[in-house]
Parts: sequence; C-alpha cells; structure tokens
Amino acid sequence: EMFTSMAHLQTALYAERDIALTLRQYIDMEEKRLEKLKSIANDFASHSNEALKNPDGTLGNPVSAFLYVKRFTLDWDKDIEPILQNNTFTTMLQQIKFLKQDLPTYEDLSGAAAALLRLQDTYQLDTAKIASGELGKTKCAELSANDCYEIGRLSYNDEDFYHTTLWMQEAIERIQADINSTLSKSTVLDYLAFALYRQGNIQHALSLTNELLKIDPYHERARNNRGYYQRMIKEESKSRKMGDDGEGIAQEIKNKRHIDDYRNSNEFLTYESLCRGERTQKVKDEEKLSCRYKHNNHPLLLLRPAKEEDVHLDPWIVIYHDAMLDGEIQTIKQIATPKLNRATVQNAKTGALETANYRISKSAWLKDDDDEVVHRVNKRIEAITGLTLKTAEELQIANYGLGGHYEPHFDFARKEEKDAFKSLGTGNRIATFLFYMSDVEAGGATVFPYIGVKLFPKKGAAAFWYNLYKSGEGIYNTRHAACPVLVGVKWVSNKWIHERGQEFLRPCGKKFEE
Ligand SMILES: O=C(O)CCC(=O)C(=O)O
Ligand SMILES: [Fe+2]
Repeated sequence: EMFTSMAHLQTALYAERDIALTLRQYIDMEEKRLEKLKSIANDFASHSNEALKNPDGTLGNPVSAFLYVKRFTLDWDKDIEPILQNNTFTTMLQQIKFLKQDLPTYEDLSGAAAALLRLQDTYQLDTAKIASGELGKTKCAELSANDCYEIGRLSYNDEDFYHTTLWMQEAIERIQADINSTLSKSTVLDYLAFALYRQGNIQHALSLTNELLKIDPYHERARNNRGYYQRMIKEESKSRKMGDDGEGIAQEIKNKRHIDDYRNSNEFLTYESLCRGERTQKVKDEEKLSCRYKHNNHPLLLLRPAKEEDVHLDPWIVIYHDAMLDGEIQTIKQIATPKLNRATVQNAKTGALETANYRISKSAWLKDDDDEVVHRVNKRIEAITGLTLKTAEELQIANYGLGGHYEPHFDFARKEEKDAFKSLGTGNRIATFLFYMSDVEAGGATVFPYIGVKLFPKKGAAAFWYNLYKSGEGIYNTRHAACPVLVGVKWVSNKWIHERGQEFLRPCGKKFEE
C-alpha cells in the first residue's frame, strides 16, 4: 500500500504523468489512422457513387472490371487491411495496466478515508470544513456530494454510524448546493436514515424515511423501515405512556462517537488535546526551564556548540536546535526513500513484528557506512549526548503517510514484554535521539501525555530524552506519541541508544529513580 508514506504516494504522480503520455501517443496514432480510414471511406463512396450511375457501363468495360476486382483483393490486402487491423488499443491497454501498478488501490482508498476520519476526530474538525478543503494555509480541492457520500459509505461498511451520519448529512448539504450533482438524494437518505436510527434517533430516521418515500414512493426497503420505525416509536411511547403518534417531531440529533475503552481513556484524550496544541495540565517546573550552548569539550562541538533547550526537567527532555543541516537532511531522505517499508510494531504477547493501524508510516534503516552523512550524524549524536553508539540500533528514517501517526507508546521494553531486545544482547533502549527532518504545516507533533509536553516539528531540530533511569528502570513518564499529520509532510529520523557500553559514560545510580 502507498498511503502509509508520503514519499511513496508521490510515485503515483509519476505514473499518472506517464499514463497521460501513453494515452496521448495512442490518441495521436489513432487519429492518424482514422484520417486514413476516412479517406478510404470517401474513396469508396465516390467510386460507387459514380459506378452506380451506370453499372453496366462500368463493369462492362473489361479494364474497369479488372481494376474493380483488383481493388478488393490485391489493393485491399496491401493498403486497406493493414490500416483496419493496425489498432494499437491492446498494446496501449497493456502499457496502462503496467503503469497502474504504481497507482493507489482500494486499500489506499480505505486508508485515505480512515485518515480523514482520524484527522476529523483528533483535530475536532467540522465535516463541512474538511469537505471544503480548508485545512492548510491554502484552500485546495473540494469534495463533491458524491465524494462525501463515498466516505459515508466506507464508514457505513465499517458499521461506524457516527461518521456515516456526519458524511451523509454533508452529502445532502452538497446535493442541495450543487444543481449539477448526479447523486440522488434518496440514495443518501436511505443510508442517513438508517445510520440515524442506529445512533438512537428513531424520530429522525422516520422523518427522513418519509422524505425518501415522497421522492421514491415505491422504495421497498424504505416502506419496510417506515413500518418498523413507526412500531418502535409506538412501543416506546406506550412504555412511556404518552400519546405520541411518532410523526417527525424536531429533536436534537444524537450522534455519539463510539470508541473503544482505550480511545476513551484519559491518556488518549490527553494525547488528542495535546496534538491540537492545547495545554492539558500544569507542566512541572516549567519556570525552571533554560537553554545553553554545550560543547562537552568535544572537538566536533568546539566551533559549533549544540544549542540545548530544556523542554521538561523530570524526566529530562531537550531540544537541540540546528542539529542536522539541510544538505544532510536532503541526502538522508534520498538514500532512505527507496528503502522505505511499512513500519511495524512488536506484539507484546508473541514478540512478533506486525503492522498496526496505530502506527502509520514507512521507515528505513541506514547503516553507519551507508553514507558519509550518516556517519557524520552518528558522530554528532555521540558528541552531544556523551553516549556511545556502538550498541545502538541503526539510524531509523520515518516518513509519515496520510494522517500518519504513532499512538502513545514507550520506546523502552517493559519487563513483562516478551524478550523484546534480548536477541540483540545490547540491553534496553536507554535513550532516544529524534531528528525532525521537515517542518510540518499542521499537526504531526510529538506529545508526552503523562507530563503535558508537546513538541512541534522544526526542520533540523532534534529531541533527546532518557527512557531509563540510571538504575535501568523504565521512566514511564516518557510515554509519547506522534500526532497525525494534518497538512504537509513529516520526516523524522531517530537513534535508539542501548544500555551496553554506557557503563562508564552514564554510571549506575544508587537510587531506583535517579
Ligand atoms: O515521529 C515522532 O514524532 C515520534 C516517533 C516515535 O515516537 C517513534 O518512532 O518511536
Ligand atoms: Fe517513540
């Protein structure tokens, strides 16, 4: 699939260009061929026209007769048949089929729709606002009534009646606003009425079904549903002992988002509001934060010290400004792009690596000797952190896709997790060094829901934090997430630094939490 990374979605643009070229070539050739066929037709028409005026005279002359017969045998095979047969349609079709391999698929369509719904939820966006394309700084393409209807239908097929309701309502708005819309209102009403019923709005379901039946009186399902809704309403009012005939009384529409327990948890709701840039809690010791130049007496940093800025003190999270140069970023993106693969997560129970909807991005791993730039960047991380990268994982490059995100997680392995890093023999992930390799127009922050910290990507900057105390115990407050990218493209790269080899660089602490 390609929607999980912007870099791969972009390759579709080239395929689209090449399809246009192939079609143009085919049309040119076909136009030339049709010109020839036209002149053959004209020739036949004028010849028969003349000949039919005097058939005996024409065929009675043996020379004319000879030429006439030759015309449909020798001449036909030589001049006409090739033009009739020379149809390059099948070849063109094959070429397009080949190019189409680089175009999005139905899997991408549902991924793209899921991304829109995720962004709508996380950033609390109005359906109308999304549909009008007013997300970024510049207004882009708009969704038609039919587009909204298709999004509603994808939600409906997932039994997500909350989003079905929102998007079918928007489809109706857009049918009314667009006289050219080919979408029939009754089709949308059919879905909307049922979704509203499933969301607990029987009255509304009934009144929309009545509206549908006004447009299409013989709609069978609607007639059945009408009876069903009427009975439901009667029974309900009987049990409430109210004489209500159940005909369309205006009520507020109920449309609650049905989400699982986790997405309803404090952690998740805090994560979402931090993504929106809201301040969720008092950030501890915020007034004590400061920034400094730092060179650690390291030759790499003497002339160009690290610009270290505290973001949080306990746990300590810092930002290094201008930690990666534009040229370095460009090189790293370039060598990583062909290596990008859908990012996986480790199943805590089985230990297996698998893809998951809570992590939507593609990533690549770059070795120290893949390029001089990778080596230089690795050396810089060592100089800044004072840690060794001998036991670190390779540099991971991530490119987020449509609405790409990574829900709250720990970078370190907890004791109960199945031998997460055991096979590496390098211990747990002691620290994370995370470079931002792009600005992101909207969304895409890295947020820490337990401590109320939010970091918005800034090209060239890097975040750094320890995941473990000196005792080796995990720091649970480092739980963090990558918010969905709302507008723009997000590239990051990170180095997960491991415990082994740091024994003298970051000696063991005496206390549990130190
Ligand atoms: O992309 C980000 O902002 C964070 C990524 C992250 O947490 C991870 O890859 O482990
Ligand atoms: Fe992480």
